[in-house]
Amino acid sequence: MSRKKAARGKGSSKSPKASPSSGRTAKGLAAAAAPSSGLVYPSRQSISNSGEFYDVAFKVMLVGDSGVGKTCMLVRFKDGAFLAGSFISTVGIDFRNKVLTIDAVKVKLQIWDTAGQERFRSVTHAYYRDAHGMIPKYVLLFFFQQVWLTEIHEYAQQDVVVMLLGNKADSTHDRVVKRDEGERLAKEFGVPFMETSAKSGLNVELAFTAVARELKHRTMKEPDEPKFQLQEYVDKEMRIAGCCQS
Ligand SMILES: Nc1nc2c(ncn2[C@@H]2O[C@H](COP(=O)(O)OP(=O)(O)OP(=O)(O)O)[C@@H](O)[C@H]2O)c(=O)[nH]1
Repeated sequence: MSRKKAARGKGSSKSPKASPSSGRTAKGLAAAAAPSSGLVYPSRQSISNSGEFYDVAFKVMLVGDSGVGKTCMLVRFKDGAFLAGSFISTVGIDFRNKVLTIDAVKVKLQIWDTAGQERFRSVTHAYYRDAHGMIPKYVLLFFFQQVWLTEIHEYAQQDVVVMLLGNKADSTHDRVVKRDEGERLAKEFGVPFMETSAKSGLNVELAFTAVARELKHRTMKEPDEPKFQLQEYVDKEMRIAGCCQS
């Protein structure tokens, strides 16, 4: 399968377009359709386009600078594959669905992959307000721009679930941003943090599962049930997997 096909979301309604100014072929992402008015929470099971049943659905957005690995993260999570080779930048926005089973509840994540390039910023901002979860990513090879966390505060809903990811953790020799710098930034903004690698698969499943758990918990929590602690869950799972050493 070509990379373009692999990157294209099943939910896409339009064909990929060439990137006019970069000269690169566009990743197979559709030009933006109008943002929906938010997802519904069905009282009985619903069925997704791919024929999978689900109980509850959430919209999660991947945001961050161009090249940090948003599309690769989504493809790794959805298909278990890594898009190696030449970098093809995303045009506009697109989504892919994945249904997870969390405590016997079928949780559908509609994951939106946004373009990191500055010229698409106004398009992606329009989608922020409908998002239930936001995953800002940076790459460990460059200094992270705090602008993404600031933007989320500015454009997304106040109670949106945010998780900060530092990607390309496999590139140990080229690393510029230390783990504790990511942790400090996440602490400053009061959001959970973890390092990931779309290439090796490190923490990719965990990042999405943790966000799905938090969203499901918020929606279906019993009145006397304690609050789900997202960072504690992530830390515990990383300890169990033995994957928190660099
Ligand atoms: N070593 C390494 N390379 C990665 C990783 N994730 C992505 N890449 C590479 O980084 C480049 C950019 O990845 P993309 O997923 O296309 O980046 P993006 O954030 O979607 O970029 P835009 O679409 O422009 O916003 C590609 O060449 C990938 O192969 C990773 O975890 N490790």
